[in-house]
Amino acid sequence: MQEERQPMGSESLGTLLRSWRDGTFSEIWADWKWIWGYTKRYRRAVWFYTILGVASSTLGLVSAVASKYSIDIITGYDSDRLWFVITVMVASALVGLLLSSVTSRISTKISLRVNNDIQAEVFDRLLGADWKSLNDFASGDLLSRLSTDAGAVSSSAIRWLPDLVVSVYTFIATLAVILHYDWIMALLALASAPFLLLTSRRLIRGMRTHQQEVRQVGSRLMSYETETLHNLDAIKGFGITGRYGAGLRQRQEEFRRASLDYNLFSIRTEILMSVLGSAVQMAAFGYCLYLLWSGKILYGTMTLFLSQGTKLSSAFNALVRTVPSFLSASVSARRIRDLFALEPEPVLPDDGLDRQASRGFTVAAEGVSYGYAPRQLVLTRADFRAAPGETVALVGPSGGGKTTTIRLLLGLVRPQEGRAYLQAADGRQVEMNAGLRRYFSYVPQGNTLLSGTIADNLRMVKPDADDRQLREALEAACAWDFVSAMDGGLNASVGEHGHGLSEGQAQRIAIARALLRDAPVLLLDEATSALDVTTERTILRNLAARYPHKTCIVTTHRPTVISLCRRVYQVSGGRMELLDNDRAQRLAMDF
Ligand SMILES: Nc1ncnc2c1ncn2[C@@H]1O[C@H](COP(=O)(O)OP(=O)(O)OP(=O)(O)O)[C@@H](O)[C@H]1O
Repeated sequence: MQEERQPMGSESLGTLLRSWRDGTFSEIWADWKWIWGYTKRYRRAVWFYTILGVASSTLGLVSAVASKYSIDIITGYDSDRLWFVITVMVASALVGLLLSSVTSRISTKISLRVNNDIQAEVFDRLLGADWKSLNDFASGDLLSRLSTDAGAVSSSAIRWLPDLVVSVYTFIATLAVILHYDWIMALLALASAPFLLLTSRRLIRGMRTHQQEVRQVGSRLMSYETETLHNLDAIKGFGITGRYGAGLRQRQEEFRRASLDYNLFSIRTEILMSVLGSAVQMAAFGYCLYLLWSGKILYGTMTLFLSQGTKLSSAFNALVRTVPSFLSASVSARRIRDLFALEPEPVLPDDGLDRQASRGFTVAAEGVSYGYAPRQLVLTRADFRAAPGETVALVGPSGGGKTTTIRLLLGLVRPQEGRAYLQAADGRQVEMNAGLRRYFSYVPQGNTLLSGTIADNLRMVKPDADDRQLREALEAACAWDFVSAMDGGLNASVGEHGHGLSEGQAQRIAIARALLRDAPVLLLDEATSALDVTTERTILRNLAARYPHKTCIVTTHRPTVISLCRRVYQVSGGRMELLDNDRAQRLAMDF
């Protein structure tokens, strides 16, 4: 069968388009579509910025033409129009200066605003993102995207299009001025264009690959620094700071190598452009001398050609230079889009549930199965129930699935089978979701205090709490004695992660914070693990006596806690088992 032949011209155009439409370019296209959509709200400012740029470029041209006339006037001894021409020259230069200063000020203002907006929006997305998808990112990587990538997008998003428009305009206007005086000269100025068109695809792809590599290695470096600083005590404790110093240097070396590779690629590209530009300029200069020698142009026109030739090549360079910033913005946009694409936590409607809050809530799971990885279930068809006024324990070996159960009850992760729900006193049931967390007070494992005063840490969950309420919560958590003895009392400062407090003191403040929130459900995940037995018992008794209607769920390895609980669930080997009284007592004795 004979293939249908396309006309020659459209076939080569088709091949060209196909070769441009490979993965790289469709990615760049998608990234820029996103940037374009994102910056819609700043469009008016961008146009204003563009108009200022075009005006300042026009004034530059006016000044150049005026200087041509002034030279022609002087060399021709025609002094009548000299003052007019000089006035135009000086005025256009001054107004041009003013415009470029205003443009710089405006662009800085807009790009700062865009940067803040992107950072704030990404930050909000991170806070509202689904727990599991957020867990795929290292904190250093997130920080790098928040700072470096947001900065690259914000500066390019605002400047790139105006810069492109101004460069294209300057290029065309300058070319038009030259064309007005001599078309061969204009043609010479364009001599490098076909070569650039042919090489552009390779250059663009190379540049994008290098930029992606530099960003990824930069992110890895930042993740390493963040994690090391986060775990400094452990690293020092093992006496392995030297190894971590070496680790940093190794990652720095990777970053240095990636950056230098990119730099080499840029230098090669620059050399290529400069050689090309110089060849074109020399040809133009030679042709200019020929025109002057043959008496076809005057000195003024020659000055105009030379100055505009330089301007043309710098406009052309500016045009070429928009490519790396265009690509850099697209690489950063992709990394930010990854964060925008994070699945948000679902919030389900729970009309009128607030009216039931004073009567407490039952927390329940029925036939729940869950695993972090496919075919590796941590829980299989688990049942669980904790009613208002009950303290229920989750026990089991380390890695058994206690914290995972808490995550399911908080709606941080969702069951792959079965359901976890909150049941109000009127019998209404609402599946666990982010919206229900207002009914929970949660004390997670580990130190969760933030830098600031003790009062700041407590008011984090109830900003309008007065000092009396803070004191009551601290008393219930057996923390008031040591807080009142601290210099500054409630206003004593603590560092990041409760630096300046003992582990047990930090735990007691975290419990006080949960109590201050006064939510119907209290979740304590190993929240008393660092306390002595007497203090632990006192706190649990305080809870039962002062908050008799709360639903309280604790995960623990301690017998002290088990003996105070209404029910005990053992989570182990993927199963959740409700222990009868005897087994619970035996378990408490076995510890
Ligand atoms: N973020 C996570 N991603 C993947 N797997 C996880 C994650 N968190 C926990 N797991 C896995 O789930 C299982 C249960 O962990 P979980 O933290 O629920 O145990 P636990 O009973 O609370 O342990 P511990 O008493 O040591 O706190 C473990 O095998 C663990 O490896």
